[in-house]
Amino acid sequence: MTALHPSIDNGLKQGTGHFAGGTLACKCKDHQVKVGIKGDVAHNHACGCTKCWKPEGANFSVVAVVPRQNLTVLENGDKLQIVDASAVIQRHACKACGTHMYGRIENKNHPFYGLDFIHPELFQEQGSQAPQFAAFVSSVIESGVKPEQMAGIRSRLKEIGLEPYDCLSPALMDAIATHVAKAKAA
Ligand SMILES: N[C@@H](CCC(=O)N[C@@H](CS)C(=O)NCC(=O)O)C(=O)O
Ligand SMILES: [Zn+2]
Ligand SMILES: [Zn+2]
Repeated sequence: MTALHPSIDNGLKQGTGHFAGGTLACKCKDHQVKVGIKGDVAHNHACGCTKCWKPEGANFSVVAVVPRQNLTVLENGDKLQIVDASAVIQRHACKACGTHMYGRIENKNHPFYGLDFIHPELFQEQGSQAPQFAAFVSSVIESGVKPEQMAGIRSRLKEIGLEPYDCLSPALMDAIATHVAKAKAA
């Protein structure tokens, strides 16, 4: 069986529904970058795209959003650098260990402006929202998965309760299209 991600390979761990927030820590042994998050995450999902950070051996990233005002860099922020300044999501990664600590959208016209992207597995605390679906599933082929492995990957995702989509979930695609329609009408 192809590994998805260590936090979901043995099934989903449901959130408590009242996660108060916590601290994300990078993987350095010392001088860890720490990022504080107020409240729970939303839209947590597995992402198969090549741009989202994955831990060693994983084929999927697990990524969620929080309002940008709920995120504060607490310690060793001088170790952060932007991975690709030209990307829509500016991913701030630890220069020493490579862990992506948060992704931020600076384009005020983007449908998801105001939300930061984070990896809940980096929380030092338990109980945040579980993943809800799998996005950009076909994209794992771009990072080396064989097309023949896809049926197995999609059925395993379904088995653990993550519906596989090749872009975002219908709810999020609808939200994006609604934003675009309103922008065109204005
Ligand atoms: N097939 C592409 C898809 C990349 C993609 O569109 N990723 C989505 C999901 S994270 C996105 O919104 N990217 C914006 C960005 O990376 O800035 C890949 O795997 O690189
Ligand atoms: Zn680090
Ligand atoms: Zn992604």
